[in-house]
Amino acid sequence: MKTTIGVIGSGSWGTALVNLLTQNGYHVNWFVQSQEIREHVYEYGHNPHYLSSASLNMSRLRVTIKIDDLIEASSIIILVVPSAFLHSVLSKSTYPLKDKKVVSAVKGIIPESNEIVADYLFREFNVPREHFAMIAGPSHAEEVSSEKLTYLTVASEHVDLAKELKLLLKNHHINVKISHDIVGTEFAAVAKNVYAIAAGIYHGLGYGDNFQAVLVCNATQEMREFMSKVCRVNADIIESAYLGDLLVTMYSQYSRNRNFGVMIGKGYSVKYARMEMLQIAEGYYGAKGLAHFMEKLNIDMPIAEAVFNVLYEGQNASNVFSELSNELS
Ligand SMILES: NC(=O)C1=CN([C@@H]2O[C@H](COP(=O)(O)OP(=O)(O)OC[C@H]3O[C@@H](n4cnc5c(N)ncnc54)[C@H](OP(=O)(O)O)[C@@H]3O)[C@@H](O)[C@H]2O)C=CC1
Ligand SMILES: O=C(CO)COP(=O)(O)O
Repeated sequence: MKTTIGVIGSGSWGTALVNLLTQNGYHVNWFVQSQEIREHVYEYGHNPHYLSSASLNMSRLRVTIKIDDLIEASSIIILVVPSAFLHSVLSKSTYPLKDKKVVSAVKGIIPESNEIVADYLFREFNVPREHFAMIAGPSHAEEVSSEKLTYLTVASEHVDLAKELKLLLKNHHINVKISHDIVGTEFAAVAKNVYAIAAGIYHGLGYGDNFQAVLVCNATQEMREFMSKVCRVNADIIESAYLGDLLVTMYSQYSRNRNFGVMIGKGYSVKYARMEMLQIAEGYYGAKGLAHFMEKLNIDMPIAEAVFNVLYEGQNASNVFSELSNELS
C-alpha cells in the first residue's frame, strides 16, 4: 500500500517536517489551523507565520483545515501541535486513530492529564502501542529547514515502524537513529526544555559560560536520576536524543525555551515574557508537568523546582537562582 502521510500542526517544526518529507519525495496531507493559512500556502507556497522563508513543494502537498479528512486519507499521522493544544486540536476529530500509525513530534506533557503523549494517545484514542512512534533528537526546525546536518531519533516499540519512519525521514542532511525507548525519549524531551529555561534565566541574570557549563553538568545528572525513576528501560543518557537535545536546547540561539528564560532573567514578568513569545516555549508547561512527577514519585529535582517556583509560584528569579547556584556542584 502506498504510504500517505498526514501532518497535524503548522508551527515551525510541522513546517520543517512537511518540507523535509515532500523534499524526500512523499505526498503529504497537512492540517493547518485556519482557512487563511491554507489559502496563503496555496497562493505563495510558504507558511505565512513560521519558517516563512522555506519554499514548499506544492506539487506534493495537500493542505486542509478538515482534520477528519486528513486522518481518513493518511496511513501515518504525525502530530506536531504544542502539547498545550494537542487535546483541543484532536478533540475536533471524530475519525478513529486506532487503525493509523501515529507519530508524535511533540516535546511536552499533556497539561490536562499530566501524561506523556504516548500514554495520552493509548488511553484517549486506543492507539495500539505498536502503532506509536516518536521523533526526537536535537533538531531545531530552522536548521533542518536550511539543510544543516541533523541526527534525529525515532523511538518505537515496533522496530518495523521505526524502520519505516527512518526511510521517510533520512536524506543527505538527515541521519536517523532508532530507539525502542518511547518513555525515556519523551520524558527527556520534556525535561530538557525546562533546563533550557534555567539556562536562559541564568544568562539573562548575567551569569557567564563558566557557570553555564556547571549548570549543564548538574542538569544532566538531575535528568539522569529522573529518567532512572520514570523509564521502564535502562537508558544511556549519553545519546543524542537525551544529552544531545539537552545541550542544543540549553545552548542554541534558536531555542525558544532558552530565549523565554533569558527574558525572565532580564526581569520580564512571566506573563509579559509569555506574551512576547511568538512561538511556544514547551518548558513553561513542562515545568508544571515535572512538578507533578516530582511530587508523585517523591523525587528531588532542584533545578526543575527552581524553574517551577519562578514560573508558577511568583518567586523572584534572581533570588531563587542565586540560591540554586549555591546548591550546584
Ligand atoms: N521548533 C522546533 O525546532 C522543534 C519543535 N518541536 C516540538 O514541536 C511541537 C510544536 O512546536 P512548533 O512547531 O515549534 O510550534 P511553534 O512554536 O513554531 O508554533 C506554535 C504552533 O502552535 C499553534 N497554536 C498556537 N495557539 C494554539 C491554539 N490555541 N490551539 C491550537 N494551536 C495553537 C500555532 O498555530 P497557528 O499556526 O495558528 O499560529 C502553531 O502551529 C512542540 O512540542 C515542540 O516542542 C520539536 C522539535 C523541534
Ligand atoms: O526541541 C528542540 C530542539 O531539538 C526545540 O527546542 P525549543 O523549543 O527550545 O526551540
